[in-house]
Formats: sequence, structure tokens, C-alpha cells
Amino acid sequence: MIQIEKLTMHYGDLKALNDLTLEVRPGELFAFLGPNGAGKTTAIRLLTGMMKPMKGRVEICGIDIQKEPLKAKSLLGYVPDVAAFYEKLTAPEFMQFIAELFEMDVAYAAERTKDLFTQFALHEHCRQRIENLSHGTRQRLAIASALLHEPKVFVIDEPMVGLDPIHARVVKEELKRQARNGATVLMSTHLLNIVEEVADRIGILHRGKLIFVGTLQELRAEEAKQGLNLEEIFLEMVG
Ligand SMILES: Nc1ncnc2c1ncn2[C@@H]1O[C@H](COP(=O)(O)OP(=O)(O)OP(=O)(O)O)[C@@H](O)[C@H]1O
Repeated sequence: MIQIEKLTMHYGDLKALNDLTLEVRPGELFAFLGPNGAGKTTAIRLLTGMMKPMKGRVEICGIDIQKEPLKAKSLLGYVPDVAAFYEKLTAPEFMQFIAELFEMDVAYAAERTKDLFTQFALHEHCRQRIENLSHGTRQRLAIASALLHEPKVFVIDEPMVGLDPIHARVVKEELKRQARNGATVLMSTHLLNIVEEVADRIGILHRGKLIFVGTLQELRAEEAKQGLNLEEIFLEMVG
């Protein structure tokens, strides 16, 4: 469960995020949709505790991320828009490092790593240092490492960027599977077709404000009412 209350962040005069209040439930795949600069990454950085808000609060499974960051973050898997690695490590070494951070059982972590490497086609890249991996491979490794400790809440910023269609499908299926298995999943994207394919609920962000929250069916109801297609509705909303 993610509970967000009046989350606000300004950069000087720019209101990057304004009074965001939202609840994402277990078993739900929620997508922030918005054009470039809408405030998606800012919202994600605030709700994952990577940045301190000017105002507002966030609870991850009932735990305040500002007051008890370690406890809240132990329940959270987070893939940022640009993933950070220790570049000189190999992928298995990096997974081992993440397992140690989360104090996982060594044998169990090794088993999970093997399964995740199979799922995300990472076995063939095990010998290279991370600095030599392609963008798409790094993105798959970032996702695998964020899933290693089986988080209850999974947050991913622009998951499909840099992925070829084969790997994009694997990631979409994994996001849906996470939600089906009871995790709370929140993603961001600027691509309408991605939310159409995977999201249970959508939040449209525009200039730091949440201007629509609802299901795809609810968005489509607007479509019927106004005689516009989904893309036209979206463009109309973000003006
Ligand atoms: N550290 C910062 N300092 C100043 N302005 C910032 C900072 N980070 C973001 N912004 C501005 O805040 C606004 C929201 O940016 P943000 O990255 O949250 O949007 P976004 O929806 O994720 O965009 P994109 O789809 O292009 O990644 C933008 O106008 C951006 O230029």
C-alpha cells in the first residue's frame, strides 16, 4: 500500500509537484502518465524517500518514509529513471551486494538471483563489468536487483525506456505478475499505449498537478462523451 498526502515540491518558482494526494492499493498496478516535465520523476523520488518534500507525507505499508526510512525502504523495490550501479562489479556481484544490504539469506539470494537472471536474460552477461553492459541490459539488471528481496511495493520510473520489444514484453508481464501476486505497483510513463496495456488505474500529471485519476474504462467514458479517441483526450487534458 502507498498512501500519499499533499505531497509538494517546488524548485524556486517552479511548482514541480503540488498537493499530490493518492492511495495505491495492494494488487493494483497504477501508472502516472504525463508529458515531459509533468512531475512524474519528482513524485516518484519523493514517495520513495530519495528526496525530502517541502510539504506532505508518504506511508509505505503504513510506515512513514520520512520518520522510519529504513523500515519503509525494506518493503520497497525502486527502479529510478537512471539506475546507479557500482560500475566495476559484475551483475552477480552487484546482486550479492544488494542481498547483503537487505540482509537476505545467502543461499536464498543466490537462488532468487538465478531465477531473475533467467527471467530477464542476464546469464549471458554475468562475466562483464556493469560499465560494459548495454543500456537495455543495465535496465534489466536494475529491475532484477529491485525485485531480489521480494518487495511488497514496487516503484519503477519509465520502465520501458531503452528496452527492445522482447524485453519490454518481459517487463510488462512481470509488472502485471507482481500486482497479481498482491504487490503494490506504481510506474511512470509518457506513453499512452503502455498504460492501456498494463495499468489498472491511471493518474494523469500535468504541470505538477494530478488532473485525472481513474481506470482506463473511466478515461474511455470521457472518450465516448466527447467523441474523441484516447490520445485526443490525453492531449486535450494536458492542453
Ligand atoms: N533538481 C531540479 N531543479 C530544478 N528543477 C527541476 C529539478 N528536477 C526537476 N525539475 C523540473 O521540475 C519539473 C518536473 O520534472 P520531472 O523530472 O519531475 O518531470 P517528468 O514528468 O518526470 O518529466 P520527463 O518525462 O521529461 O522525465 C520540470 O520542469 C523539471 O525541469
